[in-house]
Amino acid sequence: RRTCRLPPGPTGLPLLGNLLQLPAQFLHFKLHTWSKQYGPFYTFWVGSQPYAVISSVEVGADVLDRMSAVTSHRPKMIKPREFFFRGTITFWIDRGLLLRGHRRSMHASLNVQSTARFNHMQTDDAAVLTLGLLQHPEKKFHEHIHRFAGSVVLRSIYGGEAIPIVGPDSSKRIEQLTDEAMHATMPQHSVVDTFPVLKPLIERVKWLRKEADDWFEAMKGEAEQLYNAALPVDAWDAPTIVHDVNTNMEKYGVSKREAVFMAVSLFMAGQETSHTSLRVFALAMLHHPDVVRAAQAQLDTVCGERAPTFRDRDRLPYVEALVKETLRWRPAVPLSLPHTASEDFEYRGRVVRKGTVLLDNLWSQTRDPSVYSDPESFDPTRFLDESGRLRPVTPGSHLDQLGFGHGRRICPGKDFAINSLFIACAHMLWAFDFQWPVDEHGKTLMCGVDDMMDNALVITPKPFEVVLKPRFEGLEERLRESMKR
Ligand code: HEM
Repeated sequence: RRTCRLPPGPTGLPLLGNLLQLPAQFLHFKLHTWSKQYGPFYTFWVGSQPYAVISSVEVGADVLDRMSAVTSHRPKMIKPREFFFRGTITFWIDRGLLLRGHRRSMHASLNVQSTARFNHMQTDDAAVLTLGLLQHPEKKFHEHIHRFAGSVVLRSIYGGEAIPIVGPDSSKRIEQLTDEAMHATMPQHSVVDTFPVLKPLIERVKWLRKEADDWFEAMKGEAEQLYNAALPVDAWDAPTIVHDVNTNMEKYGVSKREAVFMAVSLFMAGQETSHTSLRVFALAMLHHPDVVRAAQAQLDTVCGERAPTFRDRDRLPYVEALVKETLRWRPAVPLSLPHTASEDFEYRGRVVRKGTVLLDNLWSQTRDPSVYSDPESFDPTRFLDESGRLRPVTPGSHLDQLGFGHGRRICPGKDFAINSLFIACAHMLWAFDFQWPVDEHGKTLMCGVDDMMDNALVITPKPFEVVLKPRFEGLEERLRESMKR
């Protein structure tokens, strides 16, 4: 009776459910294939745990936006929740007072108006990125964009100078720890979530908890160190996120300890996602020279031989649309982060039980044919009208930002991330022509549009090289000039 009221889905085995049908990697592809058979809202089971998969824009908006009061918890998984994150890291906290405190502090600094205070810093870092690409060809392309992605997020939270492309990187340790936690807490690496009866034993035996205990202590130490060394403002007098939360703790309802973890959560969530989106951008540019030419034509008209700035943004709708298309074409987190129903709810005549994991399949939604025509093609003009202006987005919908999830858990860093991508992409397109490298036998070394790596939640194009040809004489001087503004 319980199962028949859930939306129908693939048949599984007794006890195991659909476990053996699930691939260890690229789960979003399998779920996308099932959605073609079972529709935009279906259920599968892993043991006794139901998962409801949301595969169309309409169901996403209905279930995760409109019903977000009951669809915004995170899964009850034991290993991440109780052994690793322990109620500290934003993305694994259930909806409630603590999450409200985290999200209030984040929203205050990162809402669309407030995040504009970081535009100078982001422009400066985009110039550092472009200079680095010019001066350090010995470094791989992905090292440059990875540096940029971490540097802007780190500077907005804690202040300080741009992370150098050669030299010490104060974010390295926290990045390693994020990577470790993401891999260790995936369901396939969690024995305790497969056999929950083991939990009391793990709690009692220290060496069984060692990996998680060591991780937590290291992460706490790093987070505190970064927080305590944070500067009040950046080089353009914009208050850092830590400064803002320090001065408004009471208003946001967070303690110092919570603020320390809130701040580090931003870095953990913001770096790899932004880096991946920049990789997707470069991959798309290498496969679509026509798009590069259209963007450069607009940049040349608006900026000429000086580097782009945020003041040019209104006159660069094609570049803006190109960023939106990058986020749609290959969403960095194609299954988003899992939501969970905190109460039973009814939808389209079906009952979804409290505790059901809700998988927000952004991969399927960003190729929903009722919204995006010819979804596999990379086409920035889908976001533009006939006169080349950005199409207005229906209020309340976020069809141009689907890659950032839904409802009360929607990515709090989305406007900051879009700004970072806009200024970095505008700089690279303005400064360089993009080409594939050629090996000593004259063979072009390409990366296919589907050559991806599964990095736990984030799906990234495999590393590839790019040959960047400067488009102007004296590019270096022009960039240095732009950094003085
Ligand atoms: C292109 C870059 C980015 C993408 C594609 C992205 C995507 C996402 C997605 C899909 C989620 C899950 C939303 C949900 O559960 O419905 C999320 C959550 C989150 N993101 Fe982002 N993000 C990006 C950049 C950033 C940046 C730069 C920051 C910080 C400055 C950030 C901070 C967060 C945080 C803290 C959460 C957890 C929110 C919560 O659990 O309530 N993200 N992001």
